[in-house]
Amino acid sequence: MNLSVHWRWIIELILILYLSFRLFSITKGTSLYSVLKFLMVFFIIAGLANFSGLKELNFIWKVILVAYIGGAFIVFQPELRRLYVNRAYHRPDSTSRFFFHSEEDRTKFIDEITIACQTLSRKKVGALVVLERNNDLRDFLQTGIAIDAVFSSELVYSIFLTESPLHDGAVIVKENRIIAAGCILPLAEKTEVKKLVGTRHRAGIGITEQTDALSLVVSETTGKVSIAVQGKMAWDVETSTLKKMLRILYRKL
Ligand SMILES: Nc1ncnc2c1ncn2[C@@H]1O[C@H](COP(=O)(O)OP(=O)(O)OP(=O)(O)O)[C@@H](O)[C@H]1O
Repeated sequence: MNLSVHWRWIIELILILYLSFRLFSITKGTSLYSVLKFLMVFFIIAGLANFSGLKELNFIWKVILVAYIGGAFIVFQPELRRLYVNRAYHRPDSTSRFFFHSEEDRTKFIDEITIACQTLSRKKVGALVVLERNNDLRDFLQTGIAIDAVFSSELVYSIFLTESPLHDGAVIVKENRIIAAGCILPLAEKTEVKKLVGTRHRAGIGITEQTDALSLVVSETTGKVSIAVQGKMAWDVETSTLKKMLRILYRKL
């Protein structure tokens, strides 16, 4: 009898640790991460209160915990929705490694976007281009203007010219089509990023923290080209490096 209770405890503990680990890794880099860390402390204190038989403390912690979870659900509704949509409906599809008609089309697109970055960089035209991979970016498309045109360096260049009404915000690309421009992206939350860079770069990193997209940023101030993936940015990349990185990264996972 005692032994089975013992095993149940161990299994429960392993399950809790596994679920916590999954939750922490899914939310890493988002504002939900710090909420979860705070909740973890609550759980540990509640568990200790329960274990030591302190009924009043146990009750108080439970009330605070319920209020906190309720509040977090309201405050973080957009983030939770995005996590749910991206995880539930956009699982990696192993059958479609290439999402272009052919590898040749993919190479052609990578050449074209590299030329676009070179031109924007040379003329110091600030730009932010997001490349969709597995995760659906429709939440962000809705913040901009729908376009749906074949990607070309000339088109991207003209979108980001300051005279263009669409130059503010990001261009979103799916395969070799520009599907929207003027899109507003989430800003990176990490304090070290906040301190170091302006909003264009923060938005470029922010979208890669919340989705598996790639983002390319051309700085208006320096003309430098940077590429971000999974919340990390490779700064000031040369054209040949950019091309190599895109060849590796711009494919379905
Ligand atoms: N949330 C956002 N989503 C998409 N684009 C944004 C967002 N916030 C700002 N931007 C873009 O960033 C531009 C301002 O960039 P800012 O100069 O602040 O950033 P930066 O990182 O220093 O870039 P740069 O080196 O080009 O100056 C805006 O004009 C707008 O186009």
